[in-house]
Amino acid sequence: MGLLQLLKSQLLCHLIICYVFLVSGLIINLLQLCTLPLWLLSKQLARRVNIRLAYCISSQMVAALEWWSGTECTLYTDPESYPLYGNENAIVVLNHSYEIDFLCGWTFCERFGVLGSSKVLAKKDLAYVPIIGWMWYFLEIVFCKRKWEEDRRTVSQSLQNLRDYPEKYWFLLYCEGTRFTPKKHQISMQVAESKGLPKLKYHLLPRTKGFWVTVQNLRGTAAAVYDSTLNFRNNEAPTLLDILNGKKYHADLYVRRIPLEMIPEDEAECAAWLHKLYQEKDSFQEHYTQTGCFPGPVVSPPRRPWTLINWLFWCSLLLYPLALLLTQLISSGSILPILASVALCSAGSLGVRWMIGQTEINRGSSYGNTKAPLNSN
Ligand SMILES: CC/C=C\C/C=C\C/C=C\C/C=C\C/C=C\C/C=C\CCC(=O)SCCNC(=O)CCNC(=O)[C@H](O)C(C)(C)COP(=O)(O)OP(=O)(O)OC[C@H]1O[C@@H](n2cnc3c(N)ncnc32)[C@H](O)[C@@H]1OP(=O)(O)O
Ligand SMILES: CCCCCCCCCCCCCCCC(=O)OC[C@@H](O)COP(=O)(O)O
Repeated sequence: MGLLQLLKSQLLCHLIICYVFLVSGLIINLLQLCTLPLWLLSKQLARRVNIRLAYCISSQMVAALEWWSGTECTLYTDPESYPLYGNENAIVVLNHSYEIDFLCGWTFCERFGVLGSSKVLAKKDLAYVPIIGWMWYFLEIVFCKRKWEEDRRTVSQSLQNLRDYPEKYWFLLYCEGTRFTPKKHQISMQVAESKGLPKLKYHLLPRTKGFWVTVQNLRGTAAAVYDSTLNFRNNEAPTLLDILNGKKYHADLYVRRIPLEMIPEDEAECAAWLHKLYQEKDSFQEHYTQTGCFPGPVVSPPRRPWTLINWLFWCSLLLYPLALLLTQLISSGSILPILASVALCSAGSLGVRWMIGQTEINRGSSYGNTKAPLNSN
């Protein structure tokens, strides 16, 4: 292990990174709260301000992936579609097997200039995660309870609100609805069998309602669906803690641009179209497993300096007062403030550890562990 690698694996480094993320995140959440009156005066200006504030948070995590861990991201896509990425609204359909798939998604958003504005259909529980969840509230992220009877109306309404969004965005949909586990896979293949659908080897059976409602509500606003399939080289499954430890990985993303007009309007036809898409995605994964690459040419977008610049800015802003405070505290020699600071640091560290836990598959939800009743409609 090299010296730099050893340094990156030190707890002290992780504590510093988490301190900067936590304090800057809370400051930004507070600034977002201050934009509330602006929403009444100029909604579009408030949205633009919040996009930039959100960038300051999410780009720190992207910086950790790109600059701290040095993870490389390769894009396999058609060179004719490439110039459109970042210059149009799109619905992204991504496989959901990795703990950091959302972070790789964010990295591609960053490289195409849509990180601050990008959206996702997220489970409601994530809205309560401090910093990220609170930031999402101001970004008009669409939340669902994964209960169609309740989501039908609220998801449609939230999607309608995005029709006049002032900046280009990608709307991410994990149609599988939950992360891949062997148990969830087994159950969902029983559902596939009972519906007469072919079995999938690498994906859960997609939930079609969210996709249909998204396509219907964003028709005329989103130009295309980006069918995206992610894999890591050498069969690796990195975690957020691996990234904090500075381990380097290589992500491969295969993207096909499908114009929105090609997607059927009728709900049943749209569902059948999505099932077929997942069968194709499964064959791409099989190709990757057999050959170690996706079909098609490689057009890799370069990493940009902005995530690093933002991170260094927050580090320089927040580390100096911390160092000053610690020096004063130690030189004062009084036990009570020292104990209070240790307690505060421990609470902060536990808080961040809990947030990291939200990304861990073995702490994931039980959604998909049982067969939901089959709908007839
Ligand atoms: C150029 C580069 C391109 C790309 C770059 C890549 C990406 C970057 C893009 C953007 C990034 C932006 C942000 C990312 C940041 C962070 C994201 C982080 C996390 C958030 C992710 C989540 O929270 S995922 C969980 C929430 N999302 C979803 O669930 C979406 C999918 N779900 C649906 O669509 C659902 O339909 C629903 C949620 C709308 C409703 O849920 P409900 O459970 O009520 O579902 P259904 O009504 O669909 O369920 C009943 C149907 O399902 C069948 N069934 C029953 N049991 C099962 C089972 N075990 N498995 C599968 N199917 C089952 C049942 O038979 C019913 O079928 P019907 O045919 O009758 O519908
Ligand atoms: C600079 C880095 C500092 C590190 C700070 C850590 C911050 C943690 C941010 C938490 C972001 C949470 C995003 C979770 C995304 C996710 O993958 O959610 C899972 C859902 O799709 C499905 O859930 P499930 O049904 O449980 O599989």
